[in-house]
Amino acid sequence: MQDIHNMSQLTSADLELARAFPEGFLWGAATASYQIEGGAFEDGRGSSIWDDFSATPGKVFQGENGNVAADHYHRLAEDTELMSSLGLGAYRFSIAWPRILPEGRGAINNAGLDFYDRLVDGLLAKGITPYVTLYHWDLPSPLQQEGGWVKRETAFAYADFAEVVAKRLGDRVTNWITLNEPWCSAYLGYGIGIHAPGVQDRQAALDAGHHLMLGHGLAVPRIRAHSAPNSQVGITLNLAHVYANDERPETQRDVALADAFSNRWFLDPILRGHYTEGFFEQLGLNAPPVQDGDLATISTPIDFLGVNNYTRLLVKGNTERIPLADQVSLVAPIPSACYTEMGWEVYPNGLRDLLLRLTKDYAVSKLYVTENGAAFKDAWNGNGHVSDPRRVDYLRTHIAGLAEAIQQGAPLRGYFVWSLMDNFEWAEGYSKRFGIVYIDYPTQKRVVKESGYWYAGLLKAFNQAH
Ligand SMILES: CO[C@H](O)c1c[n+]2c([nH]1)[C@H](O)[C@@H](O)[C@H](O)[C@H]2CO
Repeated sequence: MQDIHNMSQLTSADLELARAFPEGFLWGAATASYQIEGGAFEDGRGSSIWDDFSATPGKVFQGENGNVAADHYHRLAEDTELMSSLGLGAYRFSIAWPRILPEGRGAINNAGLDFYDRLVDGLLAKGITPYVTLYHWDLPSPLQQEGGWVKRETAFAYADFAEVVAKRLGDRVTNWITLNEPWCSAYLGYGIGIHAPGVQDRQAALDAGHHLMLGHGLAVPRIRAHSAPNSQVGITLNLAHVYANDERPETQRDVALADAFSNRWFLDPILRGHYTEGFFEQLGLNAPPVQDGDLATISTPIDFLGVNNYTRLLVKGNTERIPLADQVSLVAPIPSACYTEMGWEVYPNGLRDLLLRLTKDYAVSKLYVTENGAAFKDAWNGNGHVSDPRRVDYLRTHIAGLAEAIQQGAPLRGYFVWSLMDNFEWAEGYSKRFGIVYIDYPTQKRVVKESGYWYAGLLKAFNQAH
């Protein structure tokens, strides 16, 4: 791969930005198993709820699925070489539970473990640190047939799965993320059903959220037991800073409701050992089936908090009535603002302010931004490169906010751009491209985008400064 650390992409301000980060800061990129691997029926992989959801008419854009995706399953060497050529210090990926335990529990599929062995060894050989997400939404179908995350037993099955993986990879993997975004798994998957498994039951979302957190707490000690002493274990949450559109009391009230629903639902149990006071009433729901000791398990100490953030929330208070926490009115698109292809406002200060809020309100010892990025309309003309200046600007402005957050005391240790490559964007299928590398799906050709060159240049400048 030709040298792509084309620093000519960078302005002098970019070079200054690279130098603003402390020595040891980690620069990476992130993906997830179902979104990039493909190989959906190979080497003993079982079915997941996303295979089932994708196969259900009307659930995914144009009926697309992850059967092939970016064919990463067959391109390990090519893709680890690509990561190395970009100069990544770390790579965040997830383990497909159905590759390891096709039935969700019980018989281990060693061919599945062998795949991740090869991936981890390939990364280490290139000096890239693996950050392993144990669950990024691809629950084995047999467990969903028993009720999935609304069933307490799934939490225990998850902890067993985590231990199987840690036993195989724990001698080489020292950075573990138990869950990716339990909020999305619970609310999008069980509450409003726009994600797998497609259940529309808000009480089920609360119950699923509780069992996801329980699985997290059960898994932490079992991961630690099979990993090197210097290992670190954390969890990744999707979080967003909530802003008030005005000073009205009803807006302040609704900001608190939105914060409870979007952030504190998971932050408080995991980091404070209790649910937010009044939260279930704010949703008009019953408490989930909490058993004695659950909150102690859920709040077992972790080494870092992973933060996924893409945009902000801007709230305008409802004057007629107190809304349910998940029905707070957000301000409609602002004519002067920029939006990504996902309809998310581009608001770089939102990431900075979120990190500072977490630092102020929660005793987190370390933070990583485990996902940040943007979908824009990327096109490739079959030769040359992919021009994506809006993504370059998105990354530049959000990374500048990280430097400010660090300067103001945030214990931020690393940043993973979402995503290394274009991939299966869940219900949006392949219609949304987040990669710093373009995937030409008909040929599976990888084409580094302008943003990939820019990011590689920033990482090179950072390394030269330290
Ligand atoms: C509100 O955005 C969420 O934090 C979020 C955004 N994203 C995510 N979570 C997921 O972790 C990824 O699998 C998605 O591909 C990615 C892009 O949509």
